[in-house]
Amino acid sequence: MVLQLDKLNKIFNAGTPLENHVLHDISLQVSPGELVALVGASGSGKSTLLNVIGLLDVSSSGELRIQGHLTQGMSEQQRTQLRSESIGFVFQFHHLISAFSTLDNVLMPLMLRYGKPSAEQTAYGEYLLNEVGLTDYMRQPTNRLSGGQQQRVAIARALVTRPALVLADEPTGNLDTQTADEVFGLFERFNIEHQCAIVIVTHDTRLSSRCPRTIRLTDGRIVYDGASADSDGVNAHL
Ligand SMILES: Nc1ncnc2c1ncn2[C@@H]1O[C@H](COP(=O)(O)OP(=O)(O)OP(=O)(O)O)[C@@H](O)[C@H]1O
Repeated sequence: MVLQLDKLNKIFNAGTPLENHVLHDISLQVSPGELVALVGASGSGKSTLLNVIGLLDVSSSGELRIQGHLTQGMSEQQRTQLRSESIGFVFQFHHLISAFSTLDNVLMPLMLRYGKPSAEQTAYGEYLLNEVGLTDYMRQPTNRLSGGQQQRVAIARALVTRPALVLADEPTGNLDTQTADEVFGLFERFNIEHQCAIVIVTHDTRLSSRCPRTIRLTDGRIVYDGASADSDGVNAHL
């Protein structure tokens, strides 16, 4: 199992007048190679859940295992190591470093972990940029790229460490429909070719229905976990 959550809760500002119980007894499992859409109304807790799963935030109670490793009780250093070994992130705003070349942005997670990337690692970064159709832009700074191209760089960057799990928070949120389709197609392709599990937060029902599995949150609770819409797009939960 790549991901196992058991009765996970998240309470912001616990014990204060601003207490906000955002995630309620979340239990779920994700197997290697699954493509899962995480959906729900604004404020339902999707980003909070993704941040906890991605070890960017801590839960208040319950258990979270990543590739079998129980994360509760880990030191910050252990969490950072597990995160950099196992998880790739793609956000709506891609957080690229505009002064760096496209290739150096892709190699950044490796540089942060190992220092100067090896020839093999650099070749893999180049391969990924080729896969997302950006071979010609490898040596150019990323601020010359369009929004869709920058999101492709972010996808290549998320995959460069060969993570078992990719977490994507509204990765197509700021893209036009056609570009969003293309970027989503890359997730589908990498999911099949690299067998990485992907959890993708999206408001776009066209895209969530292309994921085999949908998890829906309402007010911080899982209210649906199962097959996404059928080919007719007819499904009660959507
Ligand atoms: N750092 C924080 N401190 C206190 N409350 C927070 C914090 N972060 C999020 N929340 C609250 O948690 C709830 C869920 O927010 P979250 O961003 O996870 O929802 P979401 O489903 O991702 O929404 P959206 O689709 O709009 O991004 C909201 O009530 C929000 O105000």
